[in-house]
Amino acid sequence: MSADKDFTYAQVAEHSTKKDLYLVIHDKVYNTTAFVDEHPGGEEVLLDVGGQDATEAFEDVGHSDEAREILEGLLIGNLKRKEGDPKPKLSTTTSATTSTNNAAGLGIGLYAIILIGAGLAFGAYKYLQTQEGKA
Ligand code: HEM
Repeated sequence: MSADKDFTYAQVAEHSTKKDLYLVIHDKVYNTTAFVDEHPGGEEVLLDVGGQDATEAFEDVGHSDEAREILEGLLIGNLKRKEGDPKPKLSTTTSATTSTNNAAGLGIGLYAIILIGAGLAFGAYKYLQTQEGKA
């Protein structure tokens, strides 16, 4: 079986039944039709992600090296991503971006508080100076 064929996401999506099941994991295309009955995690989970990007589902389980070897044997080609296709799914990247954004937001908030505090302190200092002049 040749493993250097290119598939578009739409082509992979056509193979989503138990009798004809392709999966995308890390932008590689796997034909899992023969394996679906043997999967220790059950056929249901494979059918759920049939014809789709299963990278996140596969990695979340923390599959063994043996599982990755089986995967190599099912390889049929590479995914050719086109404009508008779903992005590669990896939970770690998304959560990292979110926390960076939060940190940046907090940074600006803190900066504003420091500026306002400095302004108030300066105002109080000036006010006290004028009071001293009067005395
Ligand atoms: C073609 C892709 C896949 C292959 C070759 C594969 C292979 C395996 C193998 C060999 C095991 C036994 C434990 C291990 O060696 O890690 C396993 C367990 C498991 N797999 Fe997969 N798997 C695939 C895709 C998936 C996907 C997409 C899911 C989605 C959630 C999934 C869910 C599970 C679960 C939950 C178990 C644990 C079963 C248990 O311990 O009772 N697998 N898989």
